[in-house]
Amino acid sequence: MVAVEKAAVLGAGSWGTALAVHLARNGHAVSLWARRAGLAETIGAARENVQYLPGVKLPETVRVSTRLEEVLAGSTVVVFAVPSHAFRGTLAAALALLPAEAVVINVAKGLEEDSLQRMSEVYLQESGAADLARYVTFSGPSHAEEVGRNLPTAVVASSPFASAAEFVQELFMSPSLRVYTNPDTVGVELGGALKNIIALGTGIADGLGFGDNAKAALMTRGLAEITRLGVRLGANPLTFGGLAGVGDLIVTCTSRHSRNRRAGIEIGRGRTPEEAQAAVRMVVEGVRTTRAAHLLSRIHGVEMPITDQMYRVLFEGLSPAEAVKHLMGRGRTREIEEVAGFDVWWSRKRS
Ligand SMILES: NC(=O)C1=CN([C@@H]2O[C@H](COP(=O)(O)OP(=O)(O)OC[C@H]3O[C@@H](n4cnc5c(N)ncnc54)[C@H](OP(=O)(O)O)[C@@H]3O)[C@@H](O)[C@H]2O)C=CC1
Ligand SMILES: O=C(CO)COP(=O)(O)O
Repeated sequence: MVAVEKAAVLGAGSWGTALAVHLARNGHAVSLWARRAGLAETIGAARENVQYLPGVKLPETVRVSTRLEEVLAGSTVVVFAVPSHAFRGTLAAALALLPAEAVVINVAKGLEEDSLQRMSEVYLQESGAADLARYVTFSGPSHAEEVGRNLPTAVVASSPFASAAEFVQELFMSPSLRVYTNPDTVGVELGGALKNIIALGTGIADGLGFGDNAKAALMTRGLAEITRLGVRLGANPLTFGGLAGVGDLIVTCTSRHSRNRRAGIEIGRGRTPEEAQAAVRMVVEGVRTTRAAHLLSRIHGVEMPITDQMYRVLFEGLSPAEAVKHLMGRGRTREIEEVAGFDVWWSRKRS
């Protein structure tokens, strides 16, 4: 195990709390930052985050505070566990207090709505760092509710710098959490962000009373459009067949824990997107990411039919039933447009 003097976790929501508990179980001294005094106090008193992660006790080695300078002092590892729309602001507040040698780990899965940037791009812009040598993306199929209960989970630590990825792999590795490394940060970030759009869609399908066939179709065709955009933005297509791609897509589209899927179910049942988000009471990352991905697809000329319909449902008032009609009524197409030489292959078969 890596000898870590002190790990800071910024964001005391469900994922931040689960990761703080996990790091403490791994033997590290952890400081958990909550932005609200009320939340910090109740977690500290109950030794449990009843609002965001009920039923998981915090080890004594986890300290909870609202004081950023206290949480960050002496930290060698800083885990950012706030929603993606809060990453830039939280990073900006933390930068002056970050110990020079600290490794920054980001677990947020989203795209910034205005800049359309991935979280590593936000980090580079905001910090002025020349590269990602001290920045690692932590992603993959990992619901906080299960990690908090030590249920077997496999994730990815991604950095273009092997030493940074391997450091984080070692830091989190445990008998119940298996960590793989992956150098394709673009693919890992996009897989984690874009699967939330599809999970909103499978939730809608559930809310409409559709069956498993619809869910499988959305997940498979969703992966196709995620991969299309990902490759256009420089990702390795193989990453989307891994934990941060199809792995996270499966868990988010099918799990009862998924906030995105749960919001989709509410929309499918007739609630507005605003009502659905309020009902979930935790961050539904896929909503902002749908807007960003929709714009990216337009800018880069990448066809993303499911994302298009999700955009219209979330932001233009289209009914889920109409969106289904549009998707099912699209013109005929081939499954794998990208396969070169399709026609040659067919004519060989026919002759
Ligand atoms: N939950 C999970 O299982 C997983 C989540 N993730 C990702 O982790 C990130 C965090 O998600 P999760 O923990 O689920 O979210 P939650 O909704 O459970 O918690 C969000 C936390 O972030 C805080 N927060 C919200 N807005 C701001 C802000 N503007 N500035 C500072 N803090 C803020 C909230 O504080 P307050 O309570 O005061 O509102 C709360 O503590 C997301 O990107 C998500 O996709 C990744 C893997 C698994
Ligand atoms: O990313 C996640 C699990 O890997 C969490 O997804 P939700 O935000 O939909 O709960």
